[in-house]
Parts: sequence; C-alpha cells; structure tokens
Amino acid sequence: MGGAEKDLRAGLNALQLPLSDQQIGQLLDYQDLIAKWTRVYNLTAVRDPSEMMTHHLLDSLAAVAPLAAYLDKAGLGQGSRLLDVGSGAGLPGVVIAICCPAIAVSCVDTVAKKAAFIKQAALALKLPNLTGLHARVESIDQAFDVICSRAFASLPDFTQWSAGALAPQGVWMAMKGKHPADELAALPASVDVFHVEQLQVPGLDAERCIVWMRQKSA
Ligand SMILES: C[S@@+](CC[C@H](N)C(=O)[O-])C[C@H]1O[C@@H](n2cnc3c(N)ncnc32)[C@H](O)[C@@H]1O
Repeated sequence: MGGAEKDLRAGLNALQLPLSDQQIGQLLDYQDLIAKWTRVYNLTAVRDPSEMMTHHLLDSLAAVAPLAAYLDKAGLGQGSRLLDVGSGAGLPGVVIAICCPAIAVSCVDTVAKKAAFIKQAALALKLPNLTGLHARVESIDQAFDVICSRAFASLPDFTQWSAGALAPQGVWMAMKGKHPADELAALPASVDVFHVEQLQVPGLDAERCIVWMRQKSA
C-alpha cells in the first residue's frame, strides 16, 4: 500500500467514514488527476501531495458525514441534487460525488478549464452522478436541495448569488474556517442560520465548521 493510500485510510478511520475499496481508489485517482492537470492548468495552489491529502481530500471528506446526516434527517435520498459553487478543482463536489453515489452533484465555476476538468474527472473516475457547469452561479435557475461551497465567498455573497438555484425546501452548506462571526452578523434577515457545526479534519490543526442556512419563509 502506498503512502497516500495509508494516509487516506487512516484519515477515513479517524472520520469514521467507511468507504469501499473502489471509492478509495477513485479518491486516489482524483488526487492524481488534480496533480496532473495542475502541472499544466494551475487548478490549485496546493501542490505538495501530503498537503493535498489533508487540505483538500480530508478537509472535503470531513463534510460528508454531516451532509449524509442532514439528507437522512430531511428524508432526502436517491437522486437528491447538490450544487457546489465555485468548485475549482472539484472541492468538495467531486469528493461528495465519489462518497455519495445517490446524490446528483453539479460543480459550477466561471473558469472554463475548471469546468472542463470536472467533466474529465466524471469520465475518468466513472462518476455518472457528476456534472461540470461552466457558468456564473448567479445565472443558474435549476433547483438544488443542497448548495455548498468551500473557500468561495462571504456568507452574504454566497447566499445572495446562489439564491435563484435553491429549491423551496433547500439548504445552504457553507464550509468555513473558524466561526465566521462577522459574516453571520452581516446576513440579511431572510436567511435563517439553523446550525453551525464544528468539524475535525484529521491531520489538520485548524478550526473548521459548516454553516447550515435556509431561506426564512415569508
Ligand atoms: C478559491 S476558489 C475555491 C475552489 C474550491 N472550492 C476549493 O475549495 O478549493 C473559488 C472559485 O470560485 C470561482 N468563482 C468565483 N466567482 C464565481 C461565480 N460567481 N460563480 C461560479 N464560480 C465562481 C473561481 O473561478 C474559483 O475557481
């Protein structure tokens, strides 16, 4: 077993996230694909493989169990739709598509090469539930059950720009570093923050949380 696989399996253990060998293989192939494309297209600033594992893969994987728990509680299963806004190299969207084959994941980015990378990842990793969209999120009007983002924009901008893509009962799932008190305070009254969930990323000594939000009914 190579070093990357060892680190990934240890991280999954720490996260208590049981994945099949096939899914673990897809995650490792995804990491290789990012590294390959980054040499040419500069997809991400993170180039060191072990940093890629902690800062990208495990950081995104830490959101999978909270997402699954939310969908379960909301009674959403097979075919629920998730939009990853400003997904860049596909974080966390591609990781979610690998871990949750029942979720239809769309990754949107304004940069054409990043959307092209997602389309290539869907083919190379054999992920029929993954779509890459080249667009500004503001222009998307399909309805999604969950709209997520990581390292994208402030909470007020994220919710305002993507509001047109939120299903009537949909929720926003914003992955953040430390508790974003200023951004929370700047949200309009129409956005209801129903949970701020702390995350622990294996191998990463940093604060992480998910801010869960929905539209307040009028
Ligand atoms: C800092 S990167 C984060 C990438 C990835 N989510 C991650 O965590 O590594 C932000 C991405 O948002 C994209 N972006 C910026 N404005 C956008 C918009 N209005 N709609 C869609 N994507 C946008 C940028 O092209 C960039 O790829």
